[in-house]
Amino acid sequence: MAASSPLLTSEHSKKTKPNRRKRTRKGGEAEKLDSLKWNHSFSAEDNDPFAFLVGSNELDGGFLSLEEIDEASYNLQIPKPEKGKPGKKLNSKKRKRSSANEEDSGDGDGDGDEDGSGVQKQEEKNLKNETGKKKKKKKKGKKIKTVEESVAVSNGPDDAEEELVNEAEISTEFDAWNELRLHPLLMKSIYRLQFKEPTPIQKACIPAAAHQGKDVVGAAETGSGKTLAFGLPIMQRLLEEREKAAKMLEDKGEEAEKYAPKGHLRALIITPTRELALQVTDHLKGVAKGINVRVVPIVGGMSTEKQERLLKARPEVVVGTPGRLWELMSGGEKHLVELHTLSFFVLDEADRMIENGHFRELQSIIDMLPMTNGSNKGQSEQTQNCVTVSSLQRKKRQTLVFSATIALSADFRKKLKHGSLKSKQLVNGLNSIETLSERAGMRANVAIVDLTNMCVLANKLEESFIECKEEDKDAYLYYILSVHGQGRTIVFCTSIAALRHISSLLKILGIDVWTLHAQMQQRARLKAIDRFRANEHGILVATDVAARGLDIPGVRTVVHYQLPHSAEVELVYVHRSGRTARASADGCSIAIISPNDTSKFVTLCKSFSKESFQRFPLENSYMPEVMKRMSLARQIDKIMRKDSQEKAKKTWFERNAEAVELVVDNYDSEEEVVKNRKQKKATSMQLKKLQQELNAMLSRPLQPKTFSRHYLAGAGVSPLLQRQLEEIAKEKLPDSKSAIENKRRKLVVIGQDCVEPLQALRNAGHEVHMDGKEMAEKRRNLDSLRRKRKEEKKCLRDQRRKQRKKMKGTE
Ligand SMILES: Nc1ncnc2c1ncn2[C@@H]1O[C@H](COP(=O)(O)OP(=O)(O)OP(=O)(O)O)[C@@H](O)[C@H]1O
Repeated sequence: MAASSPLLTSEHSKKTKPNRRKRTRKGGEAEKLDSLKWNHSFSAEDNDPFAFLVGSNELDGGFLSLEEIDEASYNLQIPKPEKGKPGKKLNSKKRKRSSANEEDSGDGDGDGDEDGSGVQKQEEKNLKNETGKKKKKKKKGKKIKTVEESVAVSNGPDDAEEELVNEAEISTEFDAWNELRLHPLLMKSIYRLQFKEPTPIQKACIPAAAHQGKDVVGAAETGSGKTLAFGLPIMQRLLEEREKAAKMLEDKGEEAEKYAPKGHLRALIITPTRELALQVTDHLKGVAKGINVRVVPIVGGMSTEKQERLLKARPEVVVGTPGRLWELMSGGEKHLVELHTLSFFVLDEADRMIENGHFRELQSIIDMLPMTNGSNKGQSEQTQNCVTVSSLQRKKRQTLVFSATIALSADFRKKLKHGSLKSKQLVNGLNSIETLSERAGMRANVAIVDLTNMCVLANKLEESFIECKEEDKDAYLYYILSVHGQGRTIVFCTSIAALRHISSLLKILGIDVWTLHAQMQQRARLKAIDRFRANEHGILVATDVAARGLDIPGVRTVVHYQLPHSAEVELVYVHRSGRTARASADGCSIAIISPNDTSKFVTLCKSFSKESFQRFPLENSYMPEVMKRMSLARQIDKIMRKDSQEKAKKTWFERNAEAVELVVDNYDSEEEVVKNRKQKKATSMQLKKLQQELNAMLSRPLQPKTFSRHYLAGAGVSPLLQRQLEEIAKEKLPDSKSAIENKRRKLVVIGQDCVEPLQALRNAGHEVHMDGKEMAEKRRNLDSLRRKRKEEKKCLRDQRRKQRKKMKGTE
């Protein structure tokens, strides 16, 4: 579902060049974290048998980065391991440890380069940790100073002072997490991510999944932190099991390393889209940093060989899309088919998985899962790999099902509560969340955490709409983006054709947009997201492939250029709108509604508890200029489209002949050739003229034609000018006694460079709402008007027919 950090970062390149300053910072932060309250009962160094794994190298344990999957496309190089160069200073005990790791992290068949590198770096890290510990002991008396210094280093000299945090403050700031009893290493990650308190869904799910070992069906609004609601229990259980196993084996007097988990697949997380899988991976890696849990994405559109290589490192957690996962599983990929040690099966955006029945592969994957009722006990015990810590510690597999929009039937809830579900029921197809969960082996007494009863949309989301004619949608979209183009914006289209149409127009109008749809190559899809993420005021025009889960901080506005298809209008609308106002931030959604959309919009109005949407405040004086520009852009687009269509029409032979300068016989008459040439020339002249005209318009800021009574608009209005204009306006407006009237008369100044849509909505002194009834009324009127026109036309046609007949008769 989510990740706060970019999908693709330059992290990889940093990794290849270790940087001293960064290391110093890490050391300082570690000290600060060790001193926190939650660490009193635990010292990673003293008690954790896996402490030697903490802070492992970049290519091992949770650090296999996304870039490595497709590093070639980003000109990145995976650092190759220096084989045969073990750390010189390793003592015999450490060597033993590292050889155990080597066994864990791959089969060493030469293909698993990453594994080798991981072991090598692991050894070096162990040594560093060891020396680090000694140094720390020496520095004991200076602890607080070191904390402050480290924070200063980590944030740069400029804001160092502001960032100085004292110990007591830190520990109380994160107190809200205490009741969840998470492992201290996880708390360190949470501190690093600066998540001050758990979100409600995390608060509700973590105890059930992490401590009670329950299956969970979790539903909560978009952007509410569901990824960690299932991610933290996974990490918690893995850490707990490791510790218990090590302790148990120590008691028996055996070496913990010998029994350390052999890198089995422990958690399989399935998401409906590739981007989401990569994002969830990234998010979990953020938490897994420092705890040596490897998280790997397995998604379509990327090299299968590379993914197989990643799996050779035997990651504990795999996040994938059903298609590629099944491709590898059905091909017998060892790590993915040995599922006897699987402790977590997670379905993220579960309701999406069952849509349109296009997740046949999911069904096959689910059928591969061992039964949870113990019927496969014998089989798993025979497996040699099971005779490890994991078999000793193994609990039953937990199934976690999450989404913002899970609609559970009352009957299903009852069945879940009373435990009357049968695993692997013979149901044809996975056509409901119920059958999906049953089939996945969801056990009795599942914890249902449904926080969507109150409101399925984010609390701080402001919803609005613009009503216009179908043919004016482009112009209103351009208006929003040019007058209020502040912050990141995602424009949603239902069809790829519409996406192409508007992105082409916007580009002609000089607005940079990135596009994202399912027909794009995966590499291009990721690049689009990456660039959108990198641009503070970026615009992404996307189909619903981006509707679910995409977590890009700073998305301020979501525009519904087309509403989703009728059958799923509410569901998709919720997910689309959920790309903004995430994690307690605010944001706004704008639906552009034409008469064709009215019935869908009425459905939306009826469905959500908010009875009405706010009408987006438009400054109509901008519209003449907007329309002019749009008209020019359309003409240019039409010419360019025609041209490219003509080019595409050329036969393969013609194109290739042209490339090698071969003269092709032309059967057109000379006259036709001349005419074509003339036409081409005229078209190109026309195109040039249109472009010049448009460029001249675009070279000056969009100007309103007149000043409105309610809005003053202009380019780049400064706060000072805004105040002055407001003063003038106040003088002009007569005093009014009623507060409502005053509010209505409030003058809003729209500056082209300074008002983002949410602000414009809030500034709009008067809220004009259109509720369902009003819309329905309008639709009825429109329908009757259409009917009338149709009848009139029919009458006219009949009349003409009669007349013609008459005429014929008289002839
Ligand atoms: N406890 C927390 N405190 C603050 N921020 C958090 C916390 N937990 C998660 N986040 C952040 O909140 C954002 C949204 O989280 P996430 O993507 O998991 O939401 P979601 O509920 O899965 O959304 P969606 O339903 O759209 O997929 C992420 O950027 C994540 O880093």
